[in-house]
Amino acid sequence: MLQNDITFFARFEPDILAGRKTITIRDAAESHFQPGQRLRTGRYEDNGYFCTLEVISTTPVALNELNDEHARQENMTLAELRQVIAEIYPGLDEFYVIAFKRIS
Ligand SMILES: CC(=O)Nc1ccn([C@@H]2O[C@H](CO)[C@@H](O)[C@H]2O)c(=O)n1
Repeated sequence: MLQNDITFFARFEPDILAGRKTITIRDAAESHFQPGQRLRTGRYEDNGYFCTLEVISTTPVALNELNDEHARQENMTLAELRQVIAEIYPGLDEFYVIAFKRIS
């Protein structure tokens, strides 16, 4: 079976499919994605494939640099985004913004 290149929590699948979520913010372990790369994209919970994304850019960002534009691209408020990141990555300060578009 073909492996996925990136996974998202299943609750974000509708926003990604609808184009409402156009970035993800990850730690160094997932900072290797390059512009133009096509990512088979699945759900974290069951690894089920749900779309293919093309990477636009991968950009380092510190926690205190997150702003309303990042939140808008996540379809969240900035307070919600900070909360989500604190839950997924407790104590971490250095992140990478992976911007993407859905191609299939
Ligand atoms: C295993 C693992 O780390 N999975 C992740 C990590 C992050 N994210 C989302 O990226 C944005 C910023 O972190 C938020 O929308 C997060 O929910 C995700 O869906 N799945």
